[in-house]
Parts: sequence; structure tokens; C-alpha cells
Amino acid sequence: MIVSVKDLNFSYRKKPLLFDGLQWSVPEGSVVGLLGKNGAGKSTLLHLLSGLLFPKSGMIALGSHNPKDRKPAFLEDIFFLADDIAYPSTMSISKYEKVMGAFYPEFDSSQFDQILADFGLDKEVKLKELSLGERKKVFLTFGLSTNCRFLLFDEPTNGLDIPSKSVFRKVVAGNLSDEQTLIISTHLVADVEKLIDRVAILNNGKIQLDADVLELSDRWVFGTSSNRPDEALHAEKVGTGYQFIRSRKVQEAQTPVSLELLFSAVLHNSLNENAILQTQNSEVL
Ligand SMILES: Nc1ncnc2c1ncn2[C@@H]1O[C@H](COP(=O)(O)OP(=O)(O)OP(=O)(O)O)[C@@H](O)[C@H]1O
Repeated sequence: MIVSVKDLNFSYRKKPLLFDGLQWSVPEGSVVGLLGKNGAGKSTLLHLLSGLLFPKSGMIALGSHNPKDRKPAFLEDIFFLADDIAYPSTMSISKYEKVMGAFYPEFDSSQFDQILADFGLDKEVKLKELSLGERKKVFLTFGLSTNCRFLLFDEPTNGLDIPSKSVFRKVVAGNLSDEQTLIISTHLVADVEKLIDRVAILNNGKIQLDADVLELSDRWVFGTSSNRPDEALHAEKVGTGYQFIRSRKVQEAQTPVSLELLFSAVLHNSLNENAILQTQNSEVL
């Protein structure tokens, strides 16, 4: 496993434990959607993975790196797109690329130009002259062009307009190699549904569900019907019918995973990985 978190305990000063024995591992080359309610600790976990916060106890490894050491070899290999990235406001995009790109040995300037063009941004504009969403696009472009092995994006589509969200999906899908691992924390599940191959749900200080998206659609049907299917693992009333998750029958067509429904199933019913691998009945009305 390229990312490995064992027995992680963490609390902010004078606050109760936010993570209590958190375990998580991520296979190399994954694109993971990290979901959780407000305040679940998604940003905190990303800060711990990037070594900007230190665990109280437990172990975090990204490849052979211990993030809290913040060794140069690690810093060259990780890019963290924080929610509130600090930036030199008077720099132009092209200056920013030159100055900051120098810290990343695999930085690819032509890739930067291409992604920036995909987003429709002009390189000579100053960072302070950009809107919030436009700046986000610059940092996304920069992050992908670093070609770091570890990419952590915190709410990357927050502030992007509707057309830019589809550009986001296209540039992310088109600019990752098999050796790169991307963790995306988000509430905007529709923005990442087609992009991710794993989903991790953070709840009550633990990763409550960590699953391969293909495996989920292999095992479960995510559907809608006028009646609640008897064998549903989880069902929610919507309008006049139900949204449900039920086990998939042999030779039945696969359905796309609904992250929203999966998230709701995990949160409402405290389903963990073991529970979701066995059929259980639950209902939210
Ligand atoms: N610097 C800090 N000092 C003290 N408490 C903090 C600090 N940063 C975050 N917290 C608290 O830790 C908890 C987790 O916050 P965090 O930002 O990691 O959650 P999140 O899942 O990213 O939330 P959101 O989805 O709202 O962005 C919250 O209760 C928050 O108030």
C-alpha cells in the first residue's frame, strides 16, 4: 500500500480526539474520493498526510516517507491543494510557474501550458487579478504539472463554474500516470463520481468505509423504484418512490455507484466495510 495509516490518534489542542485509532490504506495509482460530513476531519487528515500536522500517536507512511519529517525528497513528491492556498499575489501565473515549479523535479512546463489552455486562462495575468475559481484552476494546473507521486486535493471543485467542472474531470483523468495517487476530499460528489476508483468515508474519527468503486458496482445495484425493494440494504424515500441499494443478482446489469446514497447509507446506519459486504436492511424515511 502506498499510503498507510495505522492507529492514528489526533486532536487539536485542548480538544477531544478527532481521530481515534484511524486505520486506512490506499493502493498505488488510486484516485480516491474522501467523503465526510462537515467537521469530520477530511482537511485535518490531508494536513496530517502532508506533514503539516503531526499525529498524537500512530503511524503515517506515504511510500517510504514519514510525512512529519518533511524531508526534501518527500516535499518534491507531494502536492497538497489546500482549501486556502497562500499565494504571492503580485506574481503573474507564468512567474508563479517558474518560481514554484523549480521545487518539483518532474514539473512539466508544456503540460502546465496545455492544462492552463484547457481552462482558458492567460498566463500573463497576475494572481491577485483572478477570481477565486480562476485561481483554483491555476493551482490545479500547477498541481497536476508537478507530476508528484502524491496529490492531495481539498475541495478542488469548490468555486469552479459548471463548464469548468467538466474540464476539471477531463484534465485530471488525462494527466495522471499509474504511479500517481490522488486523494480528493469533497462534498461535491457529482464532480468526482466518474473520476474516482475508490471511496473512503470518514465518520466519527474513523474511516468507516473504504471500498473499490468497481467492486461496489459489482456487488450492489444503486437504483430507484416506486416501492421499497424487500431485499434493500438501504432505501430512502424520494418524491413518490425510493432510492435504494440492494445486492446485485448474477448476470444483472451493473449500475453506477451513487456516492450520495452510499454516503447516506453509511452515515445513517453506521455501516462499516464488513456490514456493507453482508446484506443488511435499513431504511430512512
Ligand atoms: N486549527 C484548528 N484548531 C482547532 N480545531 C480545529 C482546527 N481546524 C479544524 N478544527 C476542528 O477539527 C474538526 C475537523 O475539521 P476539518 O476542517 O478537518 O473537517 P472537514 O471534514 O474538512 O470539514 P469541512 O467539510 O467542513 O471542510 C472540526 O471540528 C474543526 O472545528
